[in-house]
Amino acid sequence: MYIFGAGGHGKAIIDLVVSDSEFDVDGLFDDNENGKIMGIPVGNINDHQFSKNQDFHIAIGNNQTRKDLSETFKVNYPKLIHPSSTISKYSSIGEGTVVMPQCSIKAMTAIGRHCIVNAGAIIGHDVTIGDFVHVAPNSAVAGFVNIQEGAHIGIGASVIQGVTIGKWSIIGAGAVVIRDVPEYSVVVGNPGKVIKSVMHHNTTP
Ligand SMILES: CC(=O)SCCNC(=O)CCNC(=O)[C@H](O)C(C)(C)COP(=O)(O)OP(=O)(O)OC[C@H]1O[C@@H](n2cnc3c(N)ncnc32)[C@H](O)[C@@H]1OP(=O)(O)O
Repeated sequence: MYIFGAGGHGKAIIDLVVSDSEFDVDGLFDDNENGKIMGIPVGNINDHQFSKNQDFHIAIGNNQTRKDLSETFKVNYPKLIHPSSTISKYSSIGEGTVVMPQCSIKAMTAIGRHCIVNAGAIIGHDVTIGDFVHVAPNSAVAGFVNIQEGAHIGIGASVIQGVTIGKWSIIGAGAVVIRDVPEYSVVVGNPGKVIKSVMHHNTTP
């Protein structure tokens, strides 16, 4: 498999792919890095001959960048699921999504494309998660929650049952979300409150 992104998240993905998946890393691409990362040479995306049936993973934490790359490079994006995670057989996970170690995804939950379910995240039953969402490590999402496209659920945050989180919103580290969150909002604290708006293209938390 080829990997886009040799930054922090890229390193975690290399580790997952090499240590705990059916794939090997055949190539690594990053515009901002060169040399070798974890013994793998970093190449330039523009030098690669793409074919539709090659397997890729977009290993970049920025939700908008994952969206942009997935729309530019129409290749095969298998999902990656760490074997230590517990995934209900009554759930669904979209292409290009990664489930990192020790997550739990419960029944009737649907997760979109190119999402990151990061280490230790708990996602309850009947949850809907749109494309390009990042659920950061150790966060907890209760039942019947709806997380719309491109949202970021911060590290250690909790979201109570039935809440909707609008598209491209950012939930701060450790926040407790007890009310619906409008789209493009930044929420922090317990109880979570909107402190500002975020631009669509500016989603790095
Ligand atoms: C494996 C990995 O590494 S995955 C990555 C995991 N990381 C995350 O999930 C990070 C989530 N990001 C955050 O929590 C960030 O602090 C954000 C996005 C909420 C805010 O970041 P910024 O837009 O840079 O805001 P800034 O740092 O200027 O803070 C604005 C105000 O909110 C407060 N604030 C920021 N974050 C939080 C938080 N998590 N909880 C409570 N208050 C917060 C600040 O103290 C500041 O308050 P003040 O105006 O009274 O001084």
